[in-house]
Order: sequence, then structure tokens, then C-alpha cells
Amino acid sequence: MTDNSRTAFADRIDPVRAWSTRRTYRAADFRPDELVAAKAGRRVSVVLPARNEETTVGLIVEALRTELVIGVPLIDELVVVDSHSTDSTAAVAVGAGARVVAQGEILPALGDVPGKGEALWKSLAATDGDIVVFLDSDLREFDTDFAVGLLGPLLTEPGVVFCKGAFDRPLDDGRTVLPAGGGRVTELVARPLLATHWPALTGFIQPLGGEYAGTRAALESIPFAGAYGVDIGILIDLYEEYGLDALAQVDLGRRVHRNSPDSALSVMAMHQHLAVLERLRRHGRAAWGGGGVGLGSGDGVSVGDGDDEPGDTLTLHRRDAETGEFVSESIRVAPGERPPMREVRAR
Ligand SMILES: O=c1ccn([C@@H]2O[C@H](COP(=O)(O)OP(=O)(O)O[C@H]3O[C@H](CO)[C@@H](O)[C@H](O)[C@H]3O)[C@@H](O)[C@H]2O)c(=O)[nH]1
Ligand SMILES: O=C(O)[C@H](O)COP(=O)(O)O
Repeated sequence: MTDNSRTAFADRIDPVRAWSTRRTYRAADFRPDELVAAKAGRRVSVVLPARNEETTVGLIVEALRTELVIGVPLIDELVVVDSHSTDSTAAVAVGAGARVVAQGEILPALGDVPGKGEALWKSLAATDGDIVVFLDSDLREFDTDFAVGLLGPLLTEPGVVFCKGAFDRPLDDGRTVLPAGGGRVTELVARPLLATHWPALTGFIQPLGGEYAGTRAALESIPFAGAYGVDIGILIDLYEEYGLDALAQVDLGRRVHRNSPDSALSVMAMHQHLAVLERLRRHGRAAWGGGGVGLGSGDGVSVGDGDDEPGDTLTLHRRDAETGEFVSESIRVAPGERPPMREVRAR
């Protein structure tokens, strides 16, 4: 067996590994000036969804503007979607040179649902780039190579419609920093869900990361899940629509962000579950019949709006420090879904 045929054989039996070898890039592989030339008339929009990010958003905008808007003309449009911030996020972002749009003011006739999914979905209506880059605005130690790396495969590899960041993520609990302890929802929820239902996507190192880029045509062709279900939803839907080889990932090194408490991550995990369930249903991948998931009606527990709907109420428990008793809180988690933006445009 020659080396080539050995590789071809290995690729046939392990397509995820083959994809990973072929479609994993490094940010250092790409130079901003070379990417400017590779744009060939295409426009690039960078979108930062931001809810109460006054401490970080300014530095990110300033770095992008200085290096990739003024320094080299890689980014044509730099937009912060202000997602109902109650701090000075919008003013800071404007001061740093971004165009700021309020989430609630984009497509006002369609109403407004709180959450990150809505901010990303609506950003498509507020920007016009042929390629859209999403970056979280709570990133610390931000490096503009994030944007360069995400754009690299999209601008230089024909057939790639989407590129997701891969990185190490430290976990800082306020006392200690674990160098690779982050990504708790990723490891405990997203990875097992993908392994169970979309094993082709298991080569993605950070399936939940908020740093990714896509062609407008691709991003507008799929529905967007609400809130924190949006990222895994985009990954799954683009895979279903365009196939694995149209998706890429790029090594961005290390990503430091604000680590949320476990209770917030429970809600985020539920968003993942709901987004995945909706996609199992829509792509016909559900292994069960029409009886729904969760507790059956025989248990006397109502599941969602009817027995065919997934549950939408998350109950969190904690021991009250004063009374010493357990206290339970039920939260309605119904992030919803938005239709493909191209359908909205067509209307
Ligand atoms: O209602 C909201 C909530 C958040 N954000 C912004 O969205 C980004 C990510 O939110 P964050 O709360 O920091 O999420 P993480 O805890 O960092 O969650 C990770 O996992 C999520 C689920 O996949 C992704 O959405 C995130 O991008 C990813 O960083 C930040 O810029 C926020 O300001 C909004 O715009 N609107
Ligand atoms: O992506 C995730 O898994 C969640 O955002 C949690 O990330 P963290 O554990 O790094 O805070």
C-alpha cells in the first residue's frame, strides 16, 4: 500500500479525521494583506453582539478598527448590536469607532426576543457584507488574529461557507485559573449531543464558541435558534444544508472570556437541548415517534404545551444560607426560533 492509498483508506473509515485534517487551519496561516487581495470585491462585516460589555467591547472595537479597518482594509463594516444593555456598552462602542445598532430597533415590526440568537439573526438585516464574522464582545486579551483567522478559509478556500474558531479556554473561578478548564457546557452537553446525533460534527473543537464567520448566502439560508442555542443551531443547519466539507475550523490559540456561574450555564444548556431537539425534528433525525420526549402524560406532568412538545421549564435548586432549607426556582426557558433571513427579505 502506498502512503496515498493508506491515507485514502484511513479517510474512508474515519471521515471526521479526514475532514479535520483537511479543514482545520491555523490563524498564522493567513496574512491580512493577502486576505485583502483575496477579497476580490467581496465585502466583510464584523458583528459583535453585546449585552453589558462596557469593560471589554471598546478595546475589541478599537483593535479591529485600528488594524483591520484603517491599517489594512480587510473589514468593511464594524457593527455592535446592542442587546438591551443597561450599562454604557453603546456609548463605549461608538467612542471606539463602531456603528452601534440597538437590537430592538432592527426589524421592529417582527418584535424582539431577548437573547444572543436574536442579536445575531437581526444583525443580518443591519449589515451588508458578503461575509459576516461574529465575535463575542466579552473577550479579554483580544487579538485581531481572531478575525483574520476566521476569514482566511472563507476568502481563500473555494467551497468553504463557514469557519469556526478553535481554541484553549481557561476557567477562572475568581481564585484559580485552570488553563483548559473552560467550556463546561461544551464538554457536558454539546459534545455528547453532537456525538449522539451528528457524529460528523465531532471534529469541531469548540462547537459552542461565539467566534465564527460565514457567507451571507449560507447564514441567510438557515433558521436561527434563540438565545444561546444559536451557535450549535447554525453549525448543525449549515452541515445539513451544505455538508461537512463546506465547514472549516481555525486554531485561534487561546480565548479568555467572562466565566458564568453554573446556574446561568444550566439555562444555557437547556437552550442547547431545545435547539438540538428542534433540529432533530426538522431534519427528520428523531429516533422516537410522535410521543414527544420527557415525562409521558401517565406521570401527570405536563410537558411543554402538549405531550408532543419538549419541556420548557427549568428548575434550579439551592440551599438558603439563612433558613438552611432548599429553595427551588422555576424558570421558563423558551428561546424560540427565527426563520431564514432570506425568507424575511423575500417578504
Ligand atoms: O442576551 C444576550 C446575551 C449575550 N449577548 C452577547 O453574546 C456574547 C456571548 O455571551 P456570553 O454570556 O458571554 O456567553 P458565554 O458564557 O461566553 O457562552 C459561550 O457559549 C454560548 C453558547 O453556545 C455562545 O453563545 C457564546 O458565544 C460562547 O462564548 C457576549 O458578547 C454577550 O454580550 C447578547 O448579545 N445578548
Ligand atoms: O461554551 C461553554 O461551554 C460555556 O460558555 C461555558 O464556558 P466556560 O466554562 O468556559 O465558562
